[in-house]
Formats: sequence, structure tokens, C-alpha cells
Amino acid sequence: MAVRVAVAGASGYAGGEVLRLLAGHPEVEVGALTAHANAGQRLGAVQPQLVPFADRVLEATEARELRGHDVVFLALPHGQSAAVAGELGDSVLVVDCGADFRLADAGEWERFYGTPHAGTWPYGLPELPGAREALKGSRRVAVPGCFPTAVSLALVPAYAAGLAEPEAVVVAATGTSGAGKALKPHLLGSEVMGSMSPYGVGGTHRHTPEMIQNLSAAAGQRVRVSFTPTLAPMSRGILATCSAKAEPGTTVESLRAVYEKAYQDEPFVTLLPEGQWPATASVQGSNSVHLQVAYDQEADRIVVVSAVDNLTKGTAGGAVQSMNIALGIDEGLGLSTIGVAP
Ligand SMILES: NC(=O)C1=CN([C@@H]2O[C@H](COP(=O)(O)OP(=O)(O)OC[C@H]3O[C@@H](n4cnc5c(N)ncnc54)[C@H](OP(=O)(O)O)[C@@H]3O)[C@@H](O)[C@H]2O)C=CC1
Ligand SMILES: CC(=O)N[C@@H](CCC(=O)OP(=O)(O)O)C(=O)O
Repeated sequence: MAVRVAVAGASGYAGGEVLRLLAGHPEVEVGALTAHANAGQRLGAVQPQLVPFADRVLEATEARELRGHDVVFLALPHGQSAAVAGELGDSVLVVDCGADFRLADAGEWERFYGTPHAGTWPYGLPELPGAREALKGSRRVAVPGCFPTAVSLALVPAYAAGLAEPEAVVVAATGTSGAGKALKPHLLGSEVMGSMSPYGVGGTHRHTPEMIQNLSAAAGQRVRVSFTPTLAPMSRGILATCSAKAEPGTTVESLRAVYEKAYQDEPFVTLLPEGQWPATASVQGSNSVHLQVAYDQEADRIVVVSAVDNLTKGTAGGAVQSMNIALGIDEGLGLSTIGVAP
């Protein structure tokens, strides 16, 4: 019997990408689609790429529209998820693409988001140690942020193997879709085209505590992270350059061996052949993460570069992958490893 799924926030970028993937999922039947300002519109008017659902009408995001489904994806602004989830009942699988339930530390949540902490749900990054076990059978999933996905997959193997000192530096370029669909002057084409710029500099970006949480869990000690995001003139994609000082004895061979072992059985993480570097175009529209590692002998630093599509593996792909695990169906259903480059 098909799994009946609703999507709240179906007019937005994350909700639209969830629907694109669900359209190709063989065990899913798409039910209610909800929105906020766009409630009452045909989906085709705001998401014309979603042809199979074009004539669906967007409902208001209210519990009565979302009840009666096996799975509800929430792709809402931060702070909106707890109230909706609270009205859905414990037997419904709620997959939250927002940040509300990602952090375990209430103090860190309040420091970066400025609102009371809603709680902590199993974390939807299955490739992290222990994550699949926590997701299996769960009825709540917190989908990671797009940058923490790219950075955690890049650095967790090094920390888990004790190859890196507990202080990482990350500079990551992102496409503009990471900021959502709402109009913002700094995202106008005339501001973004032909230009790159940093934002959230100096430890202020809200994904920093999420990266610290994941890397510290792998390292078994607190890992400090200096994170600088930059906005790149592209719609989708993240290219994260992550580095940390190497622990004594690290060699390029030991580093590569750790990453080969960590990801040899992971369908959505590809360690590229030596000398080949990740590019955002290669993972666009796919649930893949591409990685490359290097050991900078002169600086004595491990350097790991990762590429993800922020909307696919960085949000909706990770959400669907986590749904599959939670429901006990094939983890790869509805997901592709193939990008759309060029
Ligand atoms: N974009 C990305 O790369 C990523 C996004 N996410 C997360 O996914 C969530 C959605 O982000 P994204 O799709 O980018 O944002 P968008 O701005 O593109 O979409 C927001 C969605 O939420 C709806 N909405 C807006 N205000 C409210 C409200 N007050 N109550 C209920 N619904 C509301 C909008 O409806 P309407 O259009 O009708 O107003 C729209 O459907 C966020 O939590 C974001 O952090 C996570 C990882 C990456
Ligand atoms: C370009 C841009 O603004 N990107 C967003 C990434 C948002 C994201 O991945 O997710 P959450 O909002 O769910 O945490 C940012 O840096 O805040």
C-alpha cells in the first residue's frame, strides 16, 4: 500500500524539491500540499516545474489539512514547525526541513536563533555514525542544514579517526536558493550576477553550532569551527573547503585510507579519484556528495573539499532518504546519484 505524504511549505524552494523527488518515488502517494501567502493558488502557478502536481490547489498550513497522512514534510520558516508537529499525533512521521529540532543544546539554540528551544529529534544525516539506527522506526526527523551536511560529511571521518586537531576552518560558497524564495534585495540578480560576497562572518552563522555538534560527536571532544559562507552567482550548490591541522603521524595515504573506508558502502557519498576535485555542477539535482581530500604538508593541514546540491542532499534528498530509513523501505527510493551537469 502506498505511503500517503503531505508537504507543508509546498510553494517554497525546499518544499518544491521535496515534491520533485516524491514525484519519482515508487511507494509514495502525494496528498495535501500547503502554503502561506500562496494558499488558494494552483501549485503550477508557483512551481511550474512540478508538472504532475500542477493542478493541485495549495491549502492553508493547518493541522486539519495535514492530518490523515502517514508522512508530513515540513518546509516552513524556522520556528513554525513545533506548533504544526504538535498537532499531528505521534504515529505520523514528521520530517522537518527547518532548523527547529536539529540542536541538542538549548543554550546554543537560543544564542543563534533567539527563540525558546523546541526540542531535539533524530538527525537526518544517515551517513553519520549511529544516525541510521536512530532514524529507523522514528516518527520525527530533523533534516540537517545544507552547510552542516557538506561540512560534516567532509570532516567527520578525519575526526572519528583522530587525524585532525579539534579546530576546523571552513569557507563554503553557496547558491542563492539556500536563502529561500522570499524577495531579498541582496539576492537580486543585479546584486549576485558576476559577484561573490561573504556573509555571516566571524562565528555568527547559525549553522556553526550544528557543525560543532556533529564534529564534536565524531571527535569525542569539543571541536571549534570557524565558518565563513560566501554567496556565489549560481542558483544551487555548495562547495565547502574544510581544513584542520593534522595530528602527528598523518600522511596522505592514511588520510585517503580513512575516507575510502568511511564511504566505501555509502551510495550517496563519492570520494573522487586522486587528483579530481568536486564541482557543484556534478551533483546538481542529485542526492550525491562529492569529496576530495589532500594533506598540505607545508601547512601540516588536512584539506577536504565537498560539493552538494543544497536543495537535494542538503535538504529534500536528505529528507526523503531519512523518510525511507524511518519507514524501513529501501533507503535510495526516489533518489538519484546522477547530476545534471553541465
Ligand atoms: N533553501 C535551502 O537550501 C534549504 C532550506 N531549508 C529549510 O527549509 C525551510 C523552507 O525553506 P525554503 O524553502 O528555502 O524557504 P521559502 O521561502 O522558499 O519557502 C517557505 C515556505 O514556507 C511558507 N511560509 C512562509 N511563512 C509561513 C508561515 N508564517 N506559516 C506557514 N508557512 C509559511 C511559504 O509559503 P508561501 O510561499 O505561500 O508564503 C513557503 O511555502 C526552512 O526552514 C529552511 O531553513 C533547509 C536546508 C536548505
Ligand atoms: C544563501 C543562504 O542564505 N543560505 C542559507 C542556508 C539555509 C539552510 O540551509 O538551511 P536552514 O535555513 O534550514 O538552516 C543561509 O546561509 O542561511
